[in-house]
Amino acid sequence: MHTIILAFIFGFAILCLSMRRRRRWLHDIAGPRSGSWLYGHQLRFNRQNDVGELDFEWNHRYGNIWRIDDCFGGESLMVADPKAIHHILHVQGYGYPKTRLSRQFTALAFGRDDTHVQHRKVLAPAFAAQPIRAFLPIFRRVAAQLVQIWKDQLQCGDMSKPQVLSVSRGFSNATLDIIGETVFDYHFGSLDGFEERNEFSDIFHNLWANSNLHPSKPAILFGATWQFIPESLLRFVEYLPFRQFVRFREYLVAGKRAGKEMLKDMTQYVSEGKKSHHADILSIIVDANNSSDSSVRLSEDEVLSQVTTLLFAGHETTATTLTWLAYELAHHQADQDEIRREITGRRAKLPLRQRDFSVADLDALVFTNACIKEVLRFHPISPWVTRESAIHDIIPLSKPITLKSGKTIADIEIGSGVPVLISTCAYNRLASVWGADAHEWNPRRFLNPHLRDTQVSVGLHANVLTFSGGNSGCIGFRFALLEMQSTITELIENIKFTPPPGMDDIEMLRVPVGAIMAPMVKGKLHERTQMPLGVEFLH
Ligand code: HEM
Repeated sequence: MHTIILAFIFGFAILCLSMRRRRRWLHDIAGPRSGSWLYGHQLRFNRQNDVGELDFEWNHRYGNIWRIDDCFGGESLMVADPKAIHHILHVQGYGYPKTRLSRQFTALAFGRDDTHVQHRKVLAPAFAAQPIRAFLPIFRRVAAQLVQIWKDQLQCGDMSKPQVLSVSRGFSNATLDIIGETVFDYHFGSLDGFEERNEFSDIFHNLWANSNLHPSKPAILFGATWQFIPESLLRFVEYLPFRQFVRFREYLVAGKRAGKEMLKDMTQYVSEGKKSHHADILSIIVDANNSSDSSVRLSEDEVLSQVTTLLFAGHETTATTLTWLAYELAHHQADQDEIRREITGRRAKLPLRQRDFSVADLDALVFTNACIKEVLRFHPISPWVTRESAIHDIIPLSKPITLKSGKTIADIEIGSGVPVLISTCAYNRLASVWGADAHEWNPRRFLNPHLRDTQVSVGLHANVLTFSGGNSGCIGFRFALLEMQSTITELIENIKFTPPPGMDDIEMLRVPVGAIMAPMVKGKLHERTQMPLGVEFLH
């Protein structure tokens, strides 16, 4: 018993000393004070109801870089400054690895720092432009199925006017079916059984929201101690009875079970010395893995972890972005009409023997693509990028800041071990980068050929930060873009979105649930993810 108490006191002392050491670097940087040694800003931050409500306020008050309080008296650096973001993600890269907490689930596939390069190398061929193009027919087919399902649902009512549907569930099922088929040729059938229960869509439905909405105080404190727990022990965390781990465990078990079935067929094929005959991502990974040096080859369990991470990273992110796109188009009818005109014009130009849009056709839809860029900028599904300095470094700034001591500096010196929270939501709304109307929906900003002239390069697409950047940026961004182009064109050709009729006082929130944000109705958070919109058929 004495040993346990001594170990606890010793551990606690190390935690306090370590927090103190990190604080040294940030003590003179301006930022809000929480007044709580135990929770810092973490309670408020994790329980905010609308993404940006804190970041926008702090960014406005303290400039593009500021300090916030963490649990146990620790501090984090929050960054929205473009030059600093470029430096952290692109120049230093692994000098600022993901924190253990943020690697909670992607680490399953992308390993600890030392194995990330190897995992990424095996995955990269599957996410090059060419293999992604091959998925276009799948994207188009699933989008058409979604249109048909919504049509069937609305046929029970008056088809001559918009009727209310929660579009988020439809997008979620569609992207789940797409990810199943493209990642490992697995048919989840979530759209087939739209009205019925389906094991996979049930597991994924509200996975983030049920597990991470308004985390409990013990869960927040526990998360703050992860940086001090050895990696070897952290892998047992998923067995703990916290609600976030219970739900994620269910998903891991189901995802790996499905992946195992597919992998069995594939490895048998490959063991016969053949290249796999499928074009799905898992087959490409298996081929790439087999042709890599045996010393760096991934184990079967590591390959299966890739599958579960891809299901997880590539499903709700795209679904939620499409959900917000439908929302914005419902509230900006002129933009929706312009997209429709653009699609109709393009279709009229298709050669007789070409039955559907090609990738080039979709890329040529300039205004539609501007709307996709704008939704990524305006509603970043992953509002923060979490890192921790592993080096002693000088971070350059686009704009000098004034320290609490009154001194003005053009760069910040930090030591290793400082948590760095890159505020994607604040960067994506900087007036200095996007113009004076940065807090408004305006896809036309992306039609301005001079928009990029003075921008520092940070993001993977259109310089928005929503896919992050650098060596850990979203590997699936090309996949997500083509999937969104395919889906939105199919929908807007056939459907008109409007604000939900009879629900004038409804207010939508972007509620943070762990690493992503979910659309929920103000006052109805208990109903979890939803997006009620008016939907009307055009033909
Ligand atoms: C709109 C849709 C999407 C958004 C906004 C998005 C955003 C992100 C972000 C912010 C990261 C974290 C990067 C970091 O920590 O620096 C990430 C990582 C990742 N994403 Fe995406 N993503 C999307 C769609 C997809 C799709 C469709 C796939 C796969 C089919 C995918 C696969 C991944 C993977 C595997 C990682 C981990 C990369 C690594 O650790 O190296 N994502 N994504």
